[in-house]
Amino acid sequence: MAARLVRRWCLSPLQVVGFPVVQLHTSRTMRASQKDFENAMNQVKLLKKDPGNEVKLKLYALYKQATEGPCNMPKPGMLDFINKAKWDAWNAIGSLPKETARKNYVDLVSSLSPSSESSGRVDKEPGSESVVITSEDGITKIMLNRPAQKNAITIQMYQEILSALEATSKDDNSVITVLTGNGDYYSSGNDLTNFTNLPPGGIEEVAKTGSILLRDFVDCFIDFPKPLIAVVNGPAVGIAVTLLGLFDAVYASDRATFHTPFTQLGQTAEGCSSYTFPKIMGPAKAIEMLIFGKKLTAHEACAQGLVTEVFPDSTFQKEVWARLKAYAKLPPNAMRISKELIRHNEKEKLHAVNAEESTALQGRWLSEECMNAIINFLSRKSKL
Ligand SMILES: CCCCCC/C=C/C(=O)SCCNC(=O)CCNC(=O)[C@H](O)C(C)(C)COP(=O)(O)OP(=O)(O)OC[C@H]1O[C@@H](n2cnc3c(N)ncnc32)[C@H](O)[C@@H]1OP(=O)(O)O
Repeated sequence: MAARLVRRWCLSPLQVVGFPVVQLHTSRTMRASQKDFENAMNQVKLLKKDPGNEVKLKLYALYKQATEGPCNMPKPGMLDFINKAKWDAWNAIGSLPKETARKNYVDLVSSLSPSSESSGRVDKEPGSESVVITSEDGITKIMLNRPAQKNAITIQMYQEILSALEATSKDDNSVITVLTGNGDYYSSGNDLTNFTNLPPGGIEEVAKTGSILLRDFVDCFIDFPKPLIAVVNGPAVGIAVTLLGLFDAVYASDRATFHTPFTQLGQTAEGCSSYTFPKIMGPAKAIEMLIFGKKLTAHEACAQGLVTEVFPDSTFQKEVWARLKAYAKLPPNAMRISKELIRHNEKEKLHAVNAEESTALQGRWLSEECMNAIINFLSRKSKL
């Protein structure tokens, strides 16, 4: 869904709002600035990198102001996420004159032109896949690979991780499985645009299919039969944090932080954390995290029992992978049977908790609290 949203935004603002290009050739007296404006619109189509939702909303708003003047359209409904964010951006411009809007549009596009793009950050390093799966020395590594989006997890990525876990659980050559992130983040959790591209069944359908996918995804972690290790290379948010309660070891860089801002997002705990977190750290600390959204440092998370060990960032990768390579040489069947002994008494409970949490979230995703939070994130009115 996120990819579809990006593709949609990558269209020129004209295409986004369905305007034919010829509509711009309206006045011979405005030809010079009109020409710049048209060139700028063509430049937008040639941008190599997605400039991000904030910039795209600005471009959209300036385009509308330049061509139609102040926003006097009726405000879209709460459920119409994308059009509401666009309407908000256009409306925020107020009564800016058309010519100023046109100039601002041209200036903004020129600041995004290929020469300024080349000085920007690199998006993806090892491959173009959003989830990269590799196997070496008995270790299956599942790496989240959307560094420019802080490894936010799209619907497709949930499915890919799930398939990778299913495959590796049956692969005799795979002894331990590792989840990690590429870039400065481990993961910023659920991609908040997962809920914005509405199918014919509307937000209710999104909530229903999301809830089923969430339940299947988390079930797969509950049932995973071999040692499962999280290599938390940087900050973790939302579901990337809650799932850690289902891992067998969690190694964290001292740069990592652990943040579950569910209430701020109008959402509720998932990943079985409503059960595992109070068990791991006691109800008082779990409530601070899961209800009040308190962010923990790596050392705090380690003191609370959520993290196994913290390493200095400078030696993190070297130390952790050396240790994992040694672990992967241990007798695999002994590790698998020990894991079964340690975990099997809890499995039924965990599946029941997962079902409850997924149902609760289905309701939350339809709530005004949650919709407002997502709209705020998309229009960048607020940051966590
Ligand atoms: C099947 C469905 C299962 C659902 C399970 C339920 C799961 C729930 C959760 O996981 S709740 C947690 C959701 N995550 C968040 O709320 C985090 C949102 N992101 C942020 O707050 C910030 O981006 C940040 C603190 C992670 C990083 O801030 P900063 O360093 O300032 O970077 P940017 O904000 O500029 O981010 C760069 C770039 O990445 C995009 N991005 C980051 N996180 C997400 C995200 N979770 N969803 C979508 N997009 C994200 C951000 O928009 C920027 O993109 P841009 O450059 O603007 O295109």
